[in-house]
Amino acid sequence: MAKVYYGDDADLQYLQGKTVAVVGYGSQGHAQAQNLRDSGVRVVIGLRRGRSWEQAKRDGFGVYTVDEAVKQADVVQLLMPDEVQARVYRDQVASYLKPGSALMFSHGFNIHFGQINPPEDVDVILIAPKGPGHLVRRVYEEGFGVPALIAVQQNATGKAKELGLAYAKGIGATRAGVIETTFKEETETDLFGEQAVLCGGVSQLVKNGFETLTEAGYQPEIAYFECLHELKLIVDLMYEGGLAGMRHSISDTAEYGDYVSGKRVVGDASRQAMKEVLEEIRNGTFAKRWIEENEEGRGQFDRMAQAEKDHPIERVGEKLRKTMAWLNQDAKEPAKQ
Ligand SMILES: NC(=O)C1=CN([C@@H]2O[C@H](COP(=O)(O)OP(=O)(O)OC[C@H]3O[C@@H](n4cnc5c(N)ncnc54)[C@H](OP(=O)(O)O)[C@@H]3O)[C@@H](O)[C@H]2O)C=CC1
Ligand SMILES: CC[C@](O)(C(C)=O)C(=O)O
Ligand SMILES: [Mg+2]
Ligand SMILES: [Mg+2]
Repeated sequence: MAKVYYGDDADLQYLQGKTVAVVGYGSQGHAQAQNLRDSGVRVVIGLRRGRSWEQAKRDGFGVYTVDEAVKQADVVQLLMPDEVQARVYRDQVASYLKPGSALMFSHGFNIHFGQINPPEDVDVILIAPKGPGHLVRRVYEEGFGVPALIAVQQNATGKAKELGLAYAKGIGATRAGVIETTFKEETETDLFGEQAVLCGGVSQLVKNGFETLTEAGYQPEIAYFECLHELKLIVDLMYEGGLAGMRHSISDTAEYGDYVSGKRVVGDASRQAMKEVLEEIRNGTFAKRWIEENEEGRGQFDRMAQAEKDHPIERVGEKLRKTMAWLNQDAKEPAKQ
């Protein structure tokens, strides 16, 4: 049974009198920094000059170059994109880490795949929220938290887990539950989840459904609602009550179709592909490819991103979402009562 920590297991005292440098102010960076500050923790932001620098200043933080932020920190949380962390660590973090301080991550990629090798005299801790950064902030403001994982790779001070739990409490995660894991387990499961199910799998399922309907002559707007828009409503039911909760709300006709057709669409071939994807994550093939793609200038990444942006589902979606008053304050046609 997984070990899960809640608020009573964590003590913010372990961060008392300490300075946390959050390096990067994007999706996770802005959320974790603001949550920590609201929890009474002293936070500074490490960045390069640019868009995020200005935003972090507008949000009232002390903003410094990465090396200047690290110099004053007892805890350094690296929240830049995974693919830039190793270079920034080497050039602007490694020489300035204090002995007895903590180096933290929200994803284990660079430690697990050997891209960052911290000195032995620092704690190395993972607090990985299981949700997008903007929700880490929104849910905290609503008085709840996004669940997270905790792992300790190095326990130089003997208090690494206590410090990690204090950090998790500071970002609101102990309100939801913090599960103990390892850098290896977090890295491999997170990469698998986002590639096979949450992002890669779902996007492909949505596009294939949309293309099947539109190629058969159905209106793109109806295909959009059926294959993308309604997905959120169905996933909300799964989130609240599992698969059975979702099936309780849908019609018996939909439930029968679910049982007989789901396995045909996502069947043995898909399960075999999932096993291959997992194996390539575990044996380092995916990580090697992603690191090389960045070293070679991200040409393939950019081409794939552009092709996805140009997909007809995005064009019809953009038009439809402009009419959705609940998404868009400027919608011309507010929802009718
Ligand atoms: N996105 C998410 O919700 C989740 C992310 N994670 C993990 O959290 C970490 C951060 O991910 P995420 O929040 O998506 O990252 P983002 O892509 O949102 O981070 C971008 C931030 O990093 C800054 N940055 C980029 N390059 C540099 C640089 N060379 N020097 C200094 N700052 C730089 C950017 O500044 P600028 O404006 O100047 O470009 C920006 O503030 C990753 O390890 C990721 O795997 C874990 C769970 C969920
Ligand atoms: C699902 C994508 C994710 O793993 C996340 C939000 O948890 C990420 O890397 O962004
Ligand atoms: Mg994730
Ligand atoms: Mg991830």
